Amino acid sequence: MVSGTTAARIPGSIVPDVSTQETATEEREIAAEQQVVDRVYARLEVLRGQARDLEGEGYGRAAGNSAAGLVERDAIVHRAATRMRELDTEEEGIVFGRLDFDDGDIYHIGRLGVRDGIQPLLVDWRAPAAAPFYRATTGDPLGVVRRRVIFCRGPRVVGLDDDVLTPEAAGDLRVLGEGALLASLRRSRGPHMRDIVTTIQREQDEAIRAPARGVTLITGGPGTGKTQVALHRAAYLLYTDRGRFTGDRILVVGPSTVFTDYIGRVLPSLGEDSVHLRAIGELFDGVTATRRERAEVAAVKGSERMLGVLADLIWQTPPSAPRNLRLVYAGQVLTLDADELTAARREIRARCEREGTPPNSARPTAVAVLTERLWSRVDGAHLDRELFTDEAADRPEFHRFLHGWWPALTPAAVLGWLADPTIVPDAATLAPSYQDQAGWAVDDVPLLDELEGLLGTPPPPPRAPKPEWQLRELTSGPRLVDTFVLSTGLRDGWELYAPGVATPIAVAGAGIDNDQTGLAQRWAEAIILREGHRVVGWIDGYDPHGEEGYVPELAEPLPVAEADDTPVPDQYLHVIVDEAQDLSPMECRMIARRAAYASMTVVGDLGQATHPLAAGGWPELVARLGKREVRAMELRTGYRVPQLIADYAARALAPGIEPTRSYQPGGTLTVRRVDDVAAAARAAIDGLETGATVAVIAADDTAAALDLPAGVTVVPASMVKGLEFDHVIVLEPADIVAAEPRGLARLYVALTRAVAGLVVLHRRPLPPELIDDL
Ligand SMILES: Nc1ncnc2c1ncn2[C@@H]1O[C@H](COP(=O)(O)OP(=O)(O)OP(=O)(O)O)[C@@H](O)[C@H]1O
Repeated sequence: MVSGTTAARIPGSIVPDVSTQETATEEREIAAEQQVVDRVYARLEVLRGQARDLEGEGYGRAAGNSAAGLVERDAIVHRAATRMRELDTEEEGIVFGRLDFDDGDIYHIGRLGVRDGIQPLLVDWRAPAAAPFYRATTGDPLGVVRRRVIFCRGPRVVGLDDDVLTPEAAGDLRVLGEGALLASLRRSRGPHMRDIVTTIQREQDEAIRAPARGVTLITGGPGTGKTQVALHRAAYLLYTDRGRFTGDRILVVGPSTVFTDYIGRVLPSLGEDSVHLRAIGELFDGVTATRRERAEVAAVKGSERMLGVLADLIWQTPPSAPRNLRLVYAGQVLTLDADELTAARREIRARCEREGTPPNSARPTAVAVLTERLWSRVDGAHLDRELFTDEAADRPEFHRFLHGWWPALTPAAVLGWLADPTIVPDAATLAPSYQDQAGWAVDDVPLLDELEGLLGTPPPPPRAPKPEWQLRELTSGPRLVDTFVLSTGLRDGWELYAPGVATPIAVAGAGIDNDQTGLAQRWAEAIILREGHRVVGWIDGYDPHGEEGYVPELAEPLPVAEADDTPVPDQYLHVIVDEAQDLSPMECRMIARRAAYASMTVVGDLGQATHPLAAGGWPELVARLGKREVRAMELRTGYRVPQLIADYAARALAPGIEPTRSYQPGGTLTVRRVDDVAAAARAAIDGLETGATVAVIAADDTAAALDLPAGVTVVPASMVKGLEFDHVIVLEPADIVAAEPRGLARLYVALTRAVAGLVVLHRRPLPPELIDDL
């Protein structure tokens, strides 16, 4: 790094010993930047005032209570609220950067864009014009001669840090804005993750600004900023296509509620609050699951074999169902006993499965089968069969029976049957996990979600019906389309799909660039004409992989139904999955249902995979998510764990995975054999500086029983994924390893959580992988 004459004067930054003259220059520069910041604040005040006035005007429109006035009011108030939200970004560091170009242009970069009339005062960090702030290097300056980071405390400029990018400047830049980056990395971690908008690094910026289309895979070791990139990417996508993505159309999925709570402030601090942030255990409406099953049970519940179990379960007799049906008709007592009812149920299931009717829509079939069987009992040469059927089905006793024997089923009720040996005699591994437990486990959530689709329309209380695309077939992945679709893929370029055909009927290859939509449409029109249809226009739609495409409007509509491209209310258009390496096949299916028509960002690190059914590689995982092509990006530099700790943790890293090179300076590492680990942990905590975040990480069973001072966070090893603390104390690594089949990977995760200091305390021998010549 080359520090310019205006080196930062902020605590923790590298500050060269500057002369008096340099100090005077710096003060002048700070004063100049202060003027810019003042103008931005003043302008923001004006804009906020205008938004408030607009809101007032909106309410005024409804004064006469006319329908038109009310509609207008809502529109104006909504517009005003949107504007207010846009202006309501984090106050600290609204202006944080400046770019000086070789042609004399100067831009100030900030958390949001601010104009004064037509003149830009501040460029939003996500605008294309701001990209050089994160990408320019001495080798590739992109026209930039100086990049400046501006440090503010509230509205006051307190320091500057310059990178000079002229050819005369010596050396190449290792990182962008080194002083600012170091200052940020050295800051003590709080209970919540902070955004990194000032110090995003080049490779991170490339991942953040990757196109929305298709699947973007972002990999990297612990602390390389994957989560940060994922969140900043959500903010970037909103900025680039607000109309499309606003209103909860982006879903971010994290591994646990502790994690989503930890990262929950990043997007609001970037001025974005319209992203759905959910832990895996919260994806099914009405359930918040936090408990994770032990590996043996997780391996059963997460497996696709559960599909067969569930498909069977939904047709079982409910535990509270009456054992026989008795009806008196025309003086005759008609009965169906338990065996006959079992046979009737089998027949109902067979008929429904043939017709694709789910259990919750199967009552009419149940009535038909039962009345047929009752009729066969009637001595009825003189009776009318149709009349019998109508009358029998109308009897209160028949209604009562049906209510208990074929009730409307909820996913929760049906999943609970797994604990009932009279219903599922061979599900012995699962039964204990449904008995005496406090609520659902995270591993149950995909099963509940699957059941909702299998059971069909849920019973009252009435809910909005699930859109058809969520009730799709049991397998995720490519579907047949009902119409022609023109879509572009990363590898093969433009492709044309035809109704009912799983693979493209034509591929344009290198002949037509990805961005030549008009040309591609003319190409497709010619092929569709050969198929006997004339195209009169194009509308937006989706290809069989759920990615955006163009659907032709045909002169003569196709004999099959055209794809319904009207947006359904809860359809996500982009799904970001963090810690994706750990998704079980069933979790993938749950996410795939939500991403059926969405582009995706998949984020993870195979070295941290701990789920017993974790995919062996990224292509397998992406296929489980029902997607195909991937734009892969790798983050190579770590910003959390100091090198000293990273090297130690790498001993627990699975072979074949490259350890991360760390940029975090300093760090301390202590590994100690002790007689009493809890007492040693208490002593280690006593010695730490106040204000720092500290976590004690232990195997789940040990963590539950630990007696530590109030205020110390004890994190079970299974919950620590994605989190970080200034100081981490890992207890009894051998217990963490022994607790599960992928215990060593779990230990690797635990060892890579510390920003400043790692203490490892053990009484039992260390796992052999950790023993070295330390
Ligand atoms: N460019 C950056 N500037 C400042 N801090 C950064 C930068 N990139 C990452 N960090 C910090 O490094 C830490 C690790 O980031 P993050 O949690 O996103 O990494 P990760 O790759 O998701 O880690 P893990 O795989 O362990 O969950 C965070 O404190 C984050 O703020």
